[in-house]
Amino acid sequence: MASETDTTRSGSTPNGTAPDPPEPRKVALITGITGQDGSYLTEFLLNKGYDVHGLIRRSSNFNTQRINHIYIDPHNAHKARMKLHYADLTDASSLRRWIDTLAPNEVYNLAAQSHVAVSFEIPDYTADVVATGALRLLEAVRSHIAATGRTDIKYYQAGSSEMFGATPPPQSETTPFHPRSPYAVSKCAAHWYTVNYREAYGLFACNGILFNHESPRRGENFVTRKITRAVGRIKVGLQSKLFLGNLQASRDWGFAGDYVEAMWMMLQQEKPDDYVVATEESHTVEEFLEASFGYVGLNWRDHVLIDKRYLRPSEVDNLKGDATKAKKELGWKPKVGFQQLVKMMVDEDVELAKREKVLVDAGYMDAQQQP
Ligand SMILES: C[C@H]1O[C@H](OP(=O)(O)OP(=O)(O)OC[C@H]2O[C@@H](n3cnc4c(=O)[nH]c(N)nc43)[C@H](O)[C@@H]2O)[C@@H](O)[C@@H](O)C1=O
Repeated sequence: MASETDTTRSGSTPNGTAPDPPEPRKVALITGITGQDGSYLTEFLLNKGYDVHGLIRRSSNFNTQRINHIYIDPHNAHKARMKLHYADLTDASSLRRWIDTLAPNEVYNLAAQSHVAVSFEIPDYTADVVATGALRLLEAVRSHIAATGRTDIKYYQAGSSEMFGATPPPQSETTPFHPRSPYAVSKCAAHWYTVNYREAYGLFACNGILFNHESPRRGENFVTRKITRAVGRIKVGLQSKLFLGNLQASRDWGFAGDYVEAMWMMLQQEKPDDYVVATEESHTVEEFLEASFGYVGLNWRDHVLIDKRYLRPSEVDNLKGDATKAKKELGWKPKVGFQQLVKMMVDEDVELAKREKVLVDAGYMDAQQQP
């Protein structure tokens, strides 16, 4: 087996010529690295040979669970290719400092207050992080370019199908936005800031308009994960009821692991542009319930109760993307379909519930009604 020094040894090749110097590794900077998409994107970019830097917010609790399995102590300088730094989208000086210090080739702005219902409770904060935060990061990139003259830096903005809101499906890049929440309005602002920086300053900046994308790493208060967590816990006897809001809302649900590839593909194009990323299939929350409870032999009607507190002041009824442009220009297509996604999430959450049950039975944990 080759030792570490073998791979870094310099010298001549068997035919006596000097070897080409190794290509410097590309550097990516990710905001929102601790989130679902941040964790999948980090794995993807590390596999592609990038050095990955993530900006994390200070919190009294550690919030790095989704990337702990990738983390290597930075004292192990040869092996640690993901590094974390404190910064915040509400702190422009921290953004500029890390862009200057790290000189990334690709900047992925994935950070957000991303919960639509919560954005009605904290609209001001949501706008500050989602809309003005994107502006601060774009401005940090622009001023860094102005100061250094660099031309090799690209920006990705995480847009959302929520921007289409009340506009009926199918939704494509040319569909008018009609946002229905403070979150969605803020995402529209971030979208247009990105377009404006592209047009005004020639920045290589792309908007990925991603439809809902889920995984076993999805936050537990988004509807798909809330359901699959409940399925697992009901199956092992830790929970009996699940309280939900509007079951008739329809979403185009894909797998987050597939969608991060599309983000990267956008930044590898000749010209910056905006792309819809979607499966082009839409299912209601009720259909998700049927599929996930049915998969483990349960009837959702025996367990689900409607709680009005989960209804939103204004709802987005129907999202179904038209991803023709991404398929044609990026060569992207989703690999995981709806049924496979449901099974993947339920399988993981049944296993998680079994582990929880061991702790509950041993008296180390309370069987809470619902996560
Ligand atoms: C693309 C977009 O995707 C996500 O936004 P979302 O579509 O609002 O996702 P969700 O899982 O919170 O809701 C989906 C639907 O499910 C309905 N629903 C019913 N009952 C419950 C319920 O109990 N909880 C929740 N959360 N939703 C419920 C709810 O009313 C809505 O119609 C975010 O990632 C966002 O950041 C983003 O950009």
